[in-house]
Amino acid sequence: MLTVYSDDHRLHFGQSELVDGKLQPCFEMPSRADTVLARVRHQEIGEVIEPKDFGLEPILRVHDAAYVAFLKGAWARWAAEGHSCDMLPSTFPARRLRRDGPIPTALHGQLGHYCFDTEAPITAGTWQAVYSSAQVALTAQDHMRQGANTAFALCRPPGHHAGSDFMGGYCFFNNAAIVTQAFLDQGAKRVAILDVDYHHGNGTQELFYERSDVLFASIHGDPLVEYPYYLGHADERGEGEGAGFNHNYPLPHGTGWDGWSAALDDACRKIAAYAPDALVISLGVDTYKDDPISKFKLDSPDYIRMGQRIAALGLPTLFIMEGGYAVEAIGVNAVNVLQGYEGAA
Ligand SMILES: NCCCCCC(=O)NO
Ligand SMILES: [Zn+2]
Repeated sequence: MLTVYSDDHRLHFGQSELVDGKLQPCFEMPSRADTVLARVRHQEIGEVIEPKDFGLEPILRVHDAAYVAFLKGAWARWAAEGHSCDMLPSTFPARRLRRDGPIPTALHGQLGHYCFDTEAPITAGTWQAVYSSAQVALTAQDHMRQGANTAFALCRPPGHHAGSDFMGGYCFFNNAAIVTQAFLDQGAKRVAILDVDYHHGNGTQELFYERSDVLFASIHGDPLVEYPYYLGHADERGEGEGAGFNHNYPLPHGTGWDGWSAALDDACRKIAAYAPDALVISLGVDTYKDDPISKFKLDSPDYIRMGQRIAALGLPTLFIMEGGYAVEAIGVNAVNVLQGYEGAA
């Protein structure tokens, strides 16, 4: 299996994450990608290549142009105001404020407009890192356009919380959505996205919620008790054209393989019935029992089983790296999925 990776991810390393009222170093750190890359190489799963540059067009097929322009220019404006620390929002358009009113001209006003939480710090190198993360995903997708049946996009920063015009949850560009749209633009009639990250892929859901050419299935911590809290319930089934093409599997804290795999089996049945031309996996491994910010109980051998179950669908499958913060185990767990998929584990 080909892996696509860019060293540009190092350009993004937030220094400040607000956790329980205190600023601390970010869980979403460069060593995450380094550890996965080291495991990919150690297990010799296949060639590792750098991304090609497909430009902004495929990104703009998913993300709002004003949002992209804001992201691209944000740091220069922040630095021009004399700041050197991470750029973090503090005011958001909550209920009954004008969410679709005039976008503020002030930097802080725009930052709050384009964020849904304080968990997407913008730093000097963030633009380049998120741009390259999307190119990593697009290069893996292009490898499949050329005939490969699978590929691994070692994306960092992750993307599944990012919507058309908002960032949050460590995410800026929705890499899984960008490659899904690329498959469709290249002639695919239907694409399924299976999000196995511990957290609901609210951004991905939002992007395809009213469409029937993308089926979205997400297995995640119940939003009643888990981030992102405000989307991810089982009754969110899609709207309009998209009704019936969105499947959420919220699960309780403490869920282990038995409960988790029952949801996976049901999601796979729905994906099989949908008969997509391609399957995109939002591969977060923060479902791991020792993950510092999550509360499921999967163990490393379970990720092999996960890959095997996904392989049983017999679909062209593109793996996109999302979350996972137990850095000592992220490499084994992510590559276990890939090796389980390939039958090599
Ligand atoms: N308290 C913020 C939690 C952000 C979750 C990031 C993630 O792993 N999403 O999949
Ligand atoms: Zn996650």
